[in-house]
Amino acid sequence: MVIIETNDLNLYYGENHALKNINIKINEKAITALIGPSGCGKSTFLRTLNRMNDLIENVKIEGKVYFEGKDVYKEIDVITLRKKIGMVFQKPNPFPMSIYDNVAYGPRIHGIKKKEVLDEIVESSLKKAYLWDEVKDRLKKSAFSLSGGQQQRLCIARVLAVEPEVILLDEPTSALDPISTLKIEELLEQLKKNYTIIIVTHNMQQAARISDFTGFFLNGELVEFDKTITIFNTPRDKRTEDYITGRFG
Ligand SMILES: Nc1ncnc2c1ncn2[C@@H]1O[C@H](COP(=O)(O)OP(=O)(O)OP(=O)(O)O)[C@@H](O)[C@H]1O
Repeated sequence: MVIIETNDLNLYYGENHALKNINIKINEKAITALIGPSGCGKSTFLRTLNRMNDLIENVKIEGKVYFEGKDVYKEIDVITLRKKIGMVFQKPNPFPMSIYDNVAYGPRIHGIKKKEVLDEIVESSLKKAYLWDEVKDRLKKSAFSLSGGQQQRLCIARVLAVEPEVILLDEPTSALDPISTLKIEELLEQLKKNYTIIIVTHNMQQAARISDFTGFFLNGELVEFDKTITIFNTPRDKRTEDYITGRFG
C-alpha cells in the first residue's frame, strides 16, 4: 500500500529550482533508497516529506505531498507530522543528556510523565534499535560516552520512542565504520517489518543490499523509480545506467 505520494512537487531555494516535478509513490513497510550525485536534491526531497524545509528561509514549494492520503502542508499539523515521520541525520546528533533521557525526550514532550511508562518505552525502543544489551547497565551515562555507531542507533531509538510510521534517514552511515554500518543495515532490515523506511545514500552497494525500491535523482529530477532489482539490473533510462555503472557521479 502507498503511504506517501507526491504530485508535481517543485521546490525552489530563491532562484534555484532544486526539485522538478517529482511524482513518486512510496510503499509502506519497505525500504526505499534515494540515490544520485551530490547536489541533485535527495536531501531536499527527504525534507519535504516531514516539512523540515519549512525551517529554511526563502523556500517555495509547489505541488502536493500526501501522507496517508492527507496533504501534509494543509491537513496535518506539523508536530503530528514529525511524530509520524521521524528523521535520522548523517552525523549522529544525540542530545547532551543521558542515554535514558535521549530516548525519553520525545515521549515526555508528548505528555508522558509516569516513570514506569517511560522506563518501558526506553527499554523497548532501545531493544528495537538493537542497542539495549550494550547500554542497559549505563542508561544514566551521557549519550556522548557511546561510540559513533551506538550514537546513531540511539538516534534511531529516539525516533522509535514516539511511535512513528515512517523513518527518514539522510546518509545515516556515511560517518560510520563498516561494522557499525552493517549493524545499522541489519537494524533497518528488521525495522521495515513495522515501519516505512526512506534512506538517502551515496553508497550504491548499500542501496542494492538493503532497499526494495530505488529512486535515482539527477539535477532535481526523479529520473527513474522502480524496484531496486530493476534499477540495478535493467534500468530504463540511459542516465540511470550510466550512474549505477559508475560512468559519472
Ligand atoms: N538550505 C539550503 N539553502 C539553499 N540552497 C540549498 C539548501 N540546501 C540545499 N540547497 C541546494 O539545493 C540543491 C540540492 O541540494 P541537496 O542537499 O538536496 O542535494 P543532495 O542530493 O542531497 O546532495 P548531497 O548528496 O551532496 O547531500 C543544491 O543545489 C543545493 O545547493
